[in-house]
Amino acid sequence: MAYQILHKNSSRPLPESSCCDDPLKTLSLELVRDTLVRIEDSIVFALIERARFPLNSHAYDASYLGNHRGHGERSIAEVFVRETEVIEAKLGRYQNPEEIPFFADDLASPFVPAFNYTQVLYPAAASVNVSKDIWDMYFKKLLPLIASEGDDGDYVSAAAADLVCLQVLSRRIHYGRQVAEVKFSDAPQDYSPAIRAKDRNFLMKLLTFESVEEMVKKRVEKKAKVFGQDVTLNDKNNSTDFDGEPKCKVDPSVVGRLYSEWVIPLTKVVEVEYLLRRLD
Ligand SMILES: C=C(O[C@@H]1C=C(C(=O)O)C=C[C@H]1O)C(=O)O
Repeated sequence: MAYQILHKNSSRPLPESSCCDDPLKTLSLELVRDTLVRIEDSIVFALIERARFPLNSHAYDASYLGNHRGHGERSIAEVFVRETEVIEAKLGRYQNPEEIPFFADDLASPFVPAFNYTQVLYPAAASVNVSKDIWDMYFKKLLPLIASEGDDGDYVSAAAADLVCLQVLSRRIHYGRQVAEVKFSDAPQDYSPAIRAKDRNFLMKLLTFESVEEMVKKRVEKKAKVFGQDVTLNDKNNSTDFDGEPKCKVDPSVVGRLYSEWVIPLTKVVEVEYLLRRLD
């Protein structure tokens, strides 16, 4: 698995997993941004799916199941994520350098043949990991905003929907590593002095594009409005809220807030932490 230096200005689209050894398939800032735009769709659909279920707070209560196989008390949601990661690890999910588990401690080696993913990340920086922050943000801040109060007893479906949200949020936020790699290889002369000086604030300034962030926030709100509508053949039957706006399955302003308060800031933390290790 060769570490591949990235080249800008590639005109060929890259699959989300840059998984080929074709040297023409390389990353550029435009391509990594295209990937982030596509992941927005998955995030909005995942949130819409989770919003179908009420909060179902028993799924998040660590005492509800009692002691789990001698591991102490774990919630249904945590057991669901851990057990899924165990099987997905065995089947090779974490061979893909874009995938990071929430509970790496429990995982066995894959028993599938190794796939030769191209390593686009700088090895010493690839281990940047904010999974704990994503986990806390999702359960403590986001979930109460997207799920209505209530309990329909379907805890496993809610936990399954949570897992999809968590995995796609993690993929998006940790994609900050690929973004940072491209920014660094486009302008090492700009980034290297700040990396050597360990100047987090200056690195944050260098990698920030406020106009791009504004577009991202507006676009995800719009996606939540468009994807979250009921589609009927007769427009007159479409349900609307008090302002006459089409009713949405997940509140678009919550999706905008998710991005502005958590997704973009955490992506930028990943970028800074990656850059700080980029010359190790
Ligand atoms: C991801 C990037 O880096 C920063 C983070 C952004 C984001 O998380 O959407 C957007 C712009 C930048 O301020 C980027 O430049 O595209």
